This record gives sequence, C-alpha cells and structure tokens, in this order.
Amino acid sequence: MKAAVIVFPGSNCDRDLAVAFEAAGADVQMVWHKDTELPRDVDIVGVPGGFSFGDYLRCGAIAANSPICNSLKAHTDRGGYAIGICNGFQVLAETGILPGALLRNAGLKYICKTVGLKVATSNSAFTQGYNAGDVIDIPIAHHDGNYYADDATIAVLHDQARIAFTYTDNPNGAKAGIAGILSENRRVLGMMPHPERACDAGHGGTDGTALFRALTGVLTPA
Ligand SMILES: NC(=O)CC[C@H](N)C(=O)O
Repeated sequence: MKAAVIVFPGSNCDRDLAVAFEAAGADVQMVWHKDTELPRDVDIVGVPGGFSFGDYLRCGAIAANSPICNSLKAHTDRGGYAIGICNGFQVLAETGILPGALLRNAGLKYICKTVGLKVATSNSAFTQGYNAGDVIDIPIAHHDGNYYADDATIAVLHDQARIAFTYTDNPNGAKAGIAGILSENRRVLGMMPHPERACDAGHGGTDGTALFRALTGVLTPA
C-alpha cells in the first residue's frame, strides 16, 4: 500500500500518522501542502492532525484551500481512499469532501484525554478490523470537535450506515455523538479521535492498530 501524508504549516501529527501507516506495512511519502500533485499511484492519502495555519479563520479552512487539496479532491472524486484525523477531518469537511462541520466544543475547552468509541459499522476498509458494537479506547485532543450537520444530513448518514464511530460519553457536544463518518462510497473516513496515537503499547494503548492493519489488508495487492 502506498500512502501519502499531507503536511501543512502547523500539522503536528504528520509523523505519527506516517509511523502508524509504516507499522502496518505501508510505503509512505510526505507531501507538502504547496505541492500540486499527489505521488503517482498513491492508494491512500492521510490528512493529519494539528493546527494547520494556526487554526485561523476556522480550523482547516485555510488548509482546505492549499494547492494540494485540489489533487486530494480529484483523488477522492476518482474513488481514491483518504483518512482525515482531527485537524484532517476538519480539512475534509472544509473541502466539502465530507459533509458537516466541526464546531467549537460545547464546553468551550480544549479536551485532551482518552475516550471510549463505539464502532458503529465494520463495513469499510477502515473499520473491518473491528466488530460493530466494539468499544475501543482512542485519544482525543481538540477544541473544535463538535460535529454538526443538519438533520437531513444526519438522517442520510444514519440510513447509509456512514457513521463510523460514536462516543460512549459525548465529550464535545457532537450531534448524535458522532466521532467519525464515512463518505458515500465508504472510501473516505474523517474522525476527531486519533487512532495513530493508539498504535503502540508504550503510548498507552493499541486499539488504533486494527484500523491501519485493515486498510493495508484491503489496499495491498496480493
Ligand atoms: N489535534 C488536532 O488535530 C487539533 C485539531 C484542531 N486544531 C482543534 O483543536 O480542534
């Protein structure tokens, strides 16, 4: 599996994401936000967490207008895979690749802790390493993680089983407790919690490993 990780000024989880991909067997290339082309034959694009452009304007809004995001959009329009984690989810929402928006946390505080996530569907390359209903422990670290979409959009996400993860104990006010969603073709995942920070027992847990392993399993030619 060939993975590309986009780096914006202010990204701070780009290396962590690359390490998680590599540990699962991927070849990883880092891509600077000013580049206009993704590497050839890339199987999946990772949009990492952090504070791109200092979170000015709205989290992810400036990054979403970077030159590389045109290629990212073309890649997902072609049916390419992508994962956006935390600030990466914010970027995917700002580009319109995923529906909805990430608002300020309901409690107006930055939250940094490990939370319980319920796996809402195992029907995706990202979540097939889990069983629906599993509860996994994954860290969050954000101030704008409060997922919002209008009721019609939430109903579509429900009906199409595109809610990937929900919080067991909603920390940020996210509508329907949503922590992560899939695109309509199930090939793009955006999630606020950080699975790449839960891939090494030395970091406190390994519940994120199954996500990266399942992806590699699907995207690595036999
Ligand atoms: N860890 C992150 O990616 C932070 C995301 C975002 N900048 C926020 O605080 O909401």
